[in-house]
Amino acid sequence: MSERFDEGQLVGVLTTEPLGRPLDYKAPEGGCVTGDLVEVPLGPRRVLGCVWGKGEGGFDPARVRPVTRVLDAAPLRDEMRAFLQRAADYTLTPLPQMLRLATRAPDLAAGPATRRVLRASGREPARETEARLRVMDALDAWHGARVTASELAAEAGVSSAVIKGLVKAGVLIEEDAPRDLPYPHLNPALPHKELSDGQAQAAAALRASVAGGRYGTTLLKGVTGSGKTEVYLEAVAECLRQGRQALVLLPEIALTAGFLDRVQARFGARPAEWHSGVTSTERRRLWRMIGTGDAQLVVGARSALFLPFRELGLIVVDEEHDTSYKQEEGVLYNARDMAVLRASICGAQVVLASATPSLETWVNADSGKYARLDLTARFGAAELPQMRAIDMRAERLPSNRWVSETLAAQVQTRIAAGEQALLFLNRRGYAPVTICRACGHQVGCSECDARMVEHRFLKRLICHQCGASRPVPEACPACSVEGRMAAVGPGVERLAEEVAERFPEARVSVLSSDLFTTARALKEAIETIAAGGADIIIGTQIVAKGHNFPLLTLVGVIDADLGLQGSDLRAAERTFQLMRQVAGRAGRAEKPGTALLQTHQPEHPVIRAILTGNEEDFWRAEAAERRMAGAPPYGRMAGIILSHPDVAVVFDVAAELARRDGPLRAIGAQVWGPAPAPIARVRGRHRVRLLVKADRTAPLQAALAEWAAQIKLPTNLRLAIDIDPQSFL
Ligand SMILES: Nc1ncnc2c1ncn2[C@@H]1O[C@H](COP(=O)(O)OP(=O)(O)OP(=O)(O)O)[C@@H](O)[C@H]1O
Ligand SMILES: [Zn+2]
Repeated sequence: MSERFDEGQLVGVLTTEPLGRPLDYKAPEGGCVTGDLVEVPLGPRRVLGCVWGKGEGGFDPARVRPVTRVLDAAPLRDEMRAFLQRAADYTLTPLPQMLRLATRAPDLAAGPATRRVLRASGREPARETEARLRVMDALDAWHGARVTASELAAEAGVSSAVIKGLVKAGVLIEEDAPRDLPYPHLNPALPHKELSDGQAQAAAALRASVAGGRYGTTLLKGVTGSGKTEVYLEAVAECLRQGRQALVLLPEIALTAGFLDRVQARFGARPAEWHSGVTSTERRRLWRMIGTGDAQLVVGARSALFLPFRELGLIVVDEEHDTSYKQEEGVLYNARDMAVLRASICGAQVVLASATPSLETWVNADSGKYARLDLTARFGAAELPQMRAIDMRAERLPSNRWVSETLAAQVQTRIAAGEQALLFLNRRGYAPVTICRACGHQVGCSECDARMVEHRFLKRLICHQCGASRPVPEACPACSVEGRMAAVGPGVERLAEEVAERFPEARVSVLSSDLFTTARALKEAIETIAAGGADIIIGTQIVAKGHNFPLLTLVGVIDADLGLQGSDLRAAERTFQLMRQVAGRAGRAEKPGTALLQTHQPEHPVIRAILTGNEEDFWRAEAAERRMAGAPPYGRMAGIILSHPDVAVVFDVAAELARRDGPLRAIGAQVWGPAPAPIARVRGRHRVRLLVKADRTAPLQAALAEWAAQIKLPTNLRLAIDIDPQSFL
């Protein structure tokens, strides 16, 4: 309950400093209420905090300091504070760290009501240098959003002199603008696209759920290209009609551009955006407008879940199966699960959209915990691609070639017809291994237990764990013999080389996250491809996610077996999702598409499931296996990773933890390990894993907390607890 505190009354203020619990302060002049964001003195500093409730008392009142001031921002609401508390408990994260996630906007305490911003005057630069063109491009990309000179310079990668020059030349106009303007109004009454019958039914069901005004989660399962976006936009429309706010989470920034256009077409204006590609001015504006209700719809990355919405009515998690929803550093949380938690606290609806849902979600829908809506056909005339295996045991490939004759012939046919082909290989760089032909040495990272990957565009070897890089050596680092270093295995860059040789006339575009320094560059590459600017696209998993390439009619998977190796609990599920998603890029417009999977084991059950498309059978079988093994979602797991520069220290601590498993045994949980992590050393730190398994209903978090608290950790030993781990590296 929101409570008022008059000047001088004791309040408990939670700060973002690592202190654990709220500290006592006196309410400032004018008083304050629970949820108020405040500035408080802490030692010699002033820090950001949030009024969490009554003070604890028990201190000498004369020594309790007053709150410095209440910030001019909407207080964090009860449901938001409850969400932070529950999320902290669930992920075993200290509450201050959660508050930091929720206040991650610059300058919250700051002030001037206006600031100097720039806009284009419409006049073209008289002298067009490359730097000036970059500035104009950057301005265009923001669609008229206001930017400061320093933001513009940083985004365009130019010096402030270039900006000043453009102001002087009258190309840019400087003006004072109020900070934090509300966002343009989105109008749900504008007409929507004409929906197919299936879409209309699903949209009606979602509208009814949103209109109900209570919590509920729905799996919107629609085959690739079925038009899930148009359907959930109708849920957004209903939410806006109710005067509540909506949040749409996307797994990849490169997808936002297309989505923003669709929002504009549907509601007449663009929504607010929240992700790493947004300027800090915009972040601050968005954070504040969310709190006052002046932003109706936010499109964002997973961290948008921690924005202080005033009246959240709907959360859409698009491509809900995507692994990027799991934050793997800092606070370890799964945005899909936290979305459900948040919605259940504030009485909002959740829509989980995917063509290939996660097994967890599928099971929740199967058991009736979530509602489920299905779109079984592609929109309009488009048909689902045909899928076939290419049996690599029957293909003759010279060494250092990866495109079979069968696949190459198909590619040839497509480009001759003016269509596009996509070759998918989930490996960045040129070659995964560099080996010395004289002594057999494989070049590894000096700080990590990982091979270095050759990146030929950059002319360097790079460690994918820590990012360390060095030139490709002439002589072997082990035996010093010169000229015998050789690349082994394919990465997308090497595949591009092969393709360029085989199809010298074709325009080839390589899409791999490391080849693009900015989100905008990637976005542009994607738009160019969609417009027909390439014949052959070579890509890693970033091409699998939700893109629309109308001319694309052939998808060739270079190595469908790649993800099936290894013992990961989710290997089958992940391979199934990835293959079906990447295949789903083909034939999305009038011309039908085909997906060809190069595999050495065409009779493998997962490969067969991918090809036959019997999705329900696949999930049912997968679910049965997990149930037998007591694995998630039928059992619960927590991964514990300990790391330290000294291998003996980290093993000792891990062994002691494993021995003192009383608190875990008390809830019927088991500890497995310690064992070296699959990547046993990263950045010079040795890594050891423990795995805890428990029944679905066991109070796992409390037991884990008690268990870990038994041991005093040596300095510099890091212990991370990952509830519901997704990756086992
Ligand atoms: N009702 C409609 N009217 C006109 N065009 C539509 C309609 N529904 C979908 N489309 C078009 O069909 C294509 C596929 O739609 P959308 O991107 O929403 O599919 P999806 O289900 O999200 O697919 P994926 O899972 O592969 O990302 C888009 O180009 C979209 O504009
Ligand atoms: Zn490294």
